[in-house]
Amino acid sequence: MSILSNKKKVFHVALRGESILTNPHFNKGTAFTINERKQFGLVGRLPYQVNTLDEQCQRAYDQLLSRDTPLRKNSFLQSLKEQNSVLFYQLILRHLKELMPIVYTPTEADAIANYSHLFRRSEGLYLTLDNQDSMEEDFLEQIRGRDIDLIVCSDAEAILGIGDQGVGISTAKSAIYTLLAGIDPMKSLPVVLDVGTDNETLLTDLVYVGWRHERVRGEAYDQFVDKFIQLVRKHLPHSLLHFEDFGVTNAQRLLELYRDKHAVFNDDIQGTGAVTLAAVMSAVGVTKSTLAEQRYIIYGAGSAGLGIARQLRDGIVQIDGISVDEANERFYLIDKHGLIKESLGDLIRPMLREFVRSDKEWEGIPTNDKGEIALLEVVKKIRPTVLIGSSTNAGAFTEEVVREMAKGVDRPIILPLSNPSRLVEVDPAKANEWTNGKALLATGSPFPPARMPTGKDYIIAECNNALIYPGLGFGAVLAKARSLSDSMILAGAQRLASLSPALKDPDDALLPDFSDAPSVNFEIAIAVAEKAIAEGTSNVDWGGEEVRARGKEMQWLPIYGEYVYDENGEC
Ligand SMILES: NC(=O)c1ccc[n+]([C@@H]2O[C@H](COP(=O)([O-])OP(=O)(O)OC[C@H]3O[C@@H](n4cnc5c(N)ncnc54)[C@H](O)[C@@H]3O)[C@@H](O)[C@H]2O)c1
Ligand SMILES: O=C(O)C[C@H](O)C(=O)O
Ligand SMILES: [Mn+2]
Repeated sequence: MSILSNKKKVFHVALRGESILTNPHFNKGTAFTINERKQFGLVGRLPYQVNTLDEQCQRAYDQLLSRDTPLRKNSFLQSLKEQNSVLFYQLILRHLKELMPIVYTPTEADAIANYSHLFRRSEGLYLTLDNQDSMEEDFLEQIRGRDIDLIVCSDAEAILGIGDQGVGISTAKSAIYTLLAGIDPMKSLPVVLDVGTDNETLLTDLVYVGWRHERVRGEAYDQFVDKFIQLVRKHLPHSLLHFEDFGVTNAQRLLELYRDKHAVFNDDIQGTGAVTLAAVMSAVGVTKSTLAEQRYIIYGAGSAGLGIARQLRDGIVQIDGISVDEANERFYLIDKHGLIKESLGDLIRPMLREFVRSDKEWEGIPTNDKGEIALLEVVKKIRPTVLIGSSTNAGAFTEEVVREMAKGVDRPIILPLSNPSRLVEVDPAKANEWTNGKALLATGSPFPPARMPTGKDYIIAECNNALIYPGLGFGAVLAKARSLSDSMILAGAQRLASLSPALKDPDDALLPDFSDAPSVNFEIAIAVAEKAIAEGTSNVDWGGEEVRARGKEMQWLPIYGEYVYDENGEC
């Protein structure tokens, strides 16, 4: 158990003086007690007053408020994390709703785009293709003495909707695991897989910190990623490996390649699919219909779009008991080349095969000069009840599209999920206005409530995978699961849907509020661990009531323990 766990009251620490003050996992700053100051050689290194964590939070919060832009606030918090991780997590938890958009979407997108300019201190493991000869040594050096449960890795090719960023994202996603699920920060490892970048702005930026090289693809890329995954399997066989923001040509492929070999999870595919299923379950609860009764348009058929289509389809099959083929019939996927239909031929990625529409069905429908069928035409013909955006194409759900959709259904379910906020397919306030308050809405990034014709506010649920992935991962780690199976993910999504405010009040949000994200993710984790135990993929010899108690016990919370100097202790 790590030094930071509040479950252990007294910690034996081997660090002294400067080295304890400069280690964010051990540092307490002015909260070191008089007794600790004497033992650790800190009396002369700290000002006289001993502060409580409350007082430290107040001071840090005041300092934060003096930063005038979200990006400056993000930088401040990043520095705080590098100084004192208990204080960092405690401060954010106290102001979760206010600070999530600073450490996560949308501000995180700006922080990543400016990574090299804002860079102060390294964090996690940087594996660069150019240095792959020493990969095992570098890997072992970084995890030395640590019992890692969770690894978050990214090659940064498709960061949110802002594309190829060279380095960045794993640390932000990893911090959310700690914040919202209680994964011990000492037990998680953010990894950058730097295979170069095709982003010209970065390549010509003098202060770019990544590998200045075109993005390596093909066999060399596969070998590099494989080398990393084999190291994870060899040295951390019981860990969960989370993939984030890989490009569309690699995301699904890597997931398929490794899912039988290690506990792997792709957040953009599976996490997004799961949170979206929960939102749609909640919406069909409001309209008193079923998942199977809907007609779905998924606009943007990349990693997220495919994950959403598959998860919704699997949800229909499991929950409503119809066949896979019948369920597939309910989906219309649209990508850069318009509706995904047979005649697109090689332009259709193999993974999308099961959702391809026949040309015959679309005979006589207007196309552009390339024979492509646009969103509006699809809306007119199929009269969708659910419209989901995962395209990065800001504003694609135009007034005409939304009004057309509203002609065919009383309560249109519209989920523009692209991040960050500026890439949203439709501003939810506009969708609300154009449908006279009838639309059931959720977005990927936070948006303010929309004013209903009645004068009441309609809360826009945040349908972001962070509402579910920390719980999915924590549940898998808790149950020591050999894999994060589809049924475990479905169990998590169903638990999330059951917590939806709209279940109790149809005018309320489709998903729980992010201020409740820690308790919501805990419930998801319990459902996931219970499922793993029930289906025999777990490696624990307990179950039933004990799952919840074990979950509580495993959770790391940002509270200081008492330190005793011990030269054989932890460091
Ligand atoms: N809310 C969430 O939890 C969540 C989760 C994952 C991704 N996302 C967001 O979804 C978006 C896509 O992410 P991704 O990982 O799937 O990226 P991706 O690159 O894998 O997919 C984007 C897809 O959109 C298509 N596209 C681009 N322009 C289009 C257009 N004009 N019309 C139709 N399709 C178009 C692309 O061809 C591609 O297939 C991003 O903005 C991302 O932030 C949100
Ligand atoms: O990072 C997020 O906010 C969600 C998602 O994983 C994304 O790629 O947009
Ligand atoms: Mn992502």
